[in-house]
Amino acid sequence: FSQSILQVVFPPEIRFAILKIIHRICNWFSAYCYYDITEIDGVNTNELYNAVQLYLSSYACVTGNRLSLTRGLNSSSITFGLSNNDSLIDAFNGVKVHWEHVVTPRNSQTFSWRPLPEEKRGFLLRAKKKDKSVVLGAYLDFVMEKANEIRRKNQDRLLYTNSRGGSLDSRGHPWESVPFKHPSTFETLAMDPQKKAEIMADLLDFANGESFYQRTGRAWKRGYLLYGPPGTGKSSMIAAMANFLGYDIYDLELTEVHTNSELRKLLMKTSSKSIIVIEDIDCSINLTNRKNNSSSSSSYNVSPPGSGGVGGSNSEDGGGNTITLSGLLNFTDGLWSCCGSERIFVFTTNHIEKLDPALLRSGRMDMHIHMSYSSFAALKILLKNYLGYSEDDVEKELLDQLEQVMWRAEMTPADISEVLIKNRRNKDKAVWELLETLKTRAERNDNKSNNNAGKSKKNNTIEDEEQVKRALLVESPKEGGGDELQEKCDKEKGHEVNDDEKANTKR
Ligand SMILES: Nc1ncnc2c1ncn2[C@@H]1O[C@H](COP(=O)(O)OP(=O)(O)OP(=O)(O)O)[C@@H](O)[C@H]1O
Ligand SMILES: [Mg+2]
Repeated sequence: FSQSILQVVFPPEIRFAILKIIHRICNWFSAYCYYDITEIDGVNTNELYNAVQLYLSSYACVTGNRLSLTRGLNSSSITFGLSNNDSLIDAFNGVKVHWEHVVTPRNSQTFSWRPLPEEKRGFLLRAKKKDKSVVLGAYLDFVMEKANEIRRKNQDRLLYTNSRGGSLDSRGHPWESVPFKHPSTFETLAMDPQKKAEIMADLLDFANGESFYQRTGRAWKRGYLLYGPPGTGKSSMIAAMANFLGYDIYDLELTEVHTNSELRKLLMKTSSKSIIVIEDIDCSINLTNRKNNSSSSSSYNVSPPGSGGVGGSNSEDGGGNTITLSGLLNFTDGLWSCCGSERIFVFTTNHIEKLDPALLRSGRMDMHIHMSYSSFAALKILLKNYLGYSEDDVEKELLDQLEQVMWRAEMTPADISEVLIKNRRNKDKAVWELLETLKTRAERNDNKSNNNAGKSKKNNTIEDEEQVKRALLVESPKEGGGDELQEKCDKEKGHEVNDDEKANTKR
């Protein structure tokens, strides 16, 4: 009201001066201090504004009766916010603050290099003068931290891949991303509950361990090696880790990386709070000893012959078209690995025995996790997930039989879930069929081990021969050795490599 009277009576300059004096006098006697957090600060977007909006959303959804709703890009959930000119009170460590969302029309004469929104938005924070230091320090830090947490929870994780083979996109990024919506969580993951709890605790310690890593002078990163037969949940575990911590995933396809320096560039373009994954590491790179890598024979040549690259050269960088174990180790462990923070490296393999000890030494892959054939405890989780059965829903006798036959059957969680999915409409049948399948498998395994015992001597010699062959293969990889390696690996995983695929790999 006073402003409108002033507008009528005085010219703008005097009006402005009078208002300023009135404000000063009011402020002098007021017990409160006020802070404006505007949406746009000069030409930049004010991060604090967005953070406050998100932070208040966690309160507004409970207390407010008029809310604004937003759904961000890449997000599958809705956030609530204070509507225009609404207010609420927040408390922090015994300090009360008052938030108001102030929206006013923008002066159309304002000049700007970029289009500005028609409305001027901002939050007005009011607090007692005596609480000024708490509000400006700890409280605003708390708001920022909470906002980041909410942002991570709301935003779908991204899955990045380097499948373009080193080429950059229009913004100079070597990674392509898609929203990551894998539903696997630690709850749905069938494995020994104790081991699961250990892994979850380890992940939490890592995520909350900034000060620990700082204090001990270690780079804030952690390595997990997941090993075990196909179908035991290694990939599902990675998805569960990402969902648990709210991290993005960088799925690194090593066969698409041609040089160590390219690998380094890829690493530099990863963000913090992410999981960098190399699946089937024994298949993607010839993991011979680092010492051997210095000789021209042992690095894994991923360049197709005649591609114009320095095929067969093993020089680490400098145009060399190879990627070596030492390059990979530098990637995970060297100085370059800390050009960012809070990152987890996960390698998976079906054959841990094929990996170089350099990769396994402690401090490099901090935790080795064996994903084994399904145990009885894991089976119970699968029964609960797929059939909704708890222990009490299955006859005691049936459960005992399942428990007895479980280990001998060596069935992976993937195999078991197949049987359960197939019969999920008839739950009792599902359990019986599962028992039958387990028994058949157990018998087959028993027979196999009996036969093997008889032939053990003969097998030993065959194994020796195989080892010699493998050693020879490792010592003298030929051009295109990568293809052979991939083929071998694919065969082991039970999938035939057809000619198209071969052609693609060569391309
Ligand atoms: N431990 C598990 N808990 C729950 N489901 C599982 C588990 N292991 C496997 N599965 C199921 O089997 C399927 C295959 O599992 P996954 O891809 O995680 O296996 P993997 O160990 O990564 O196999 P590979 O070595 O072939 O990559 C998944 O879709 C999942 O539904
Ligand atoms: Mg997998």
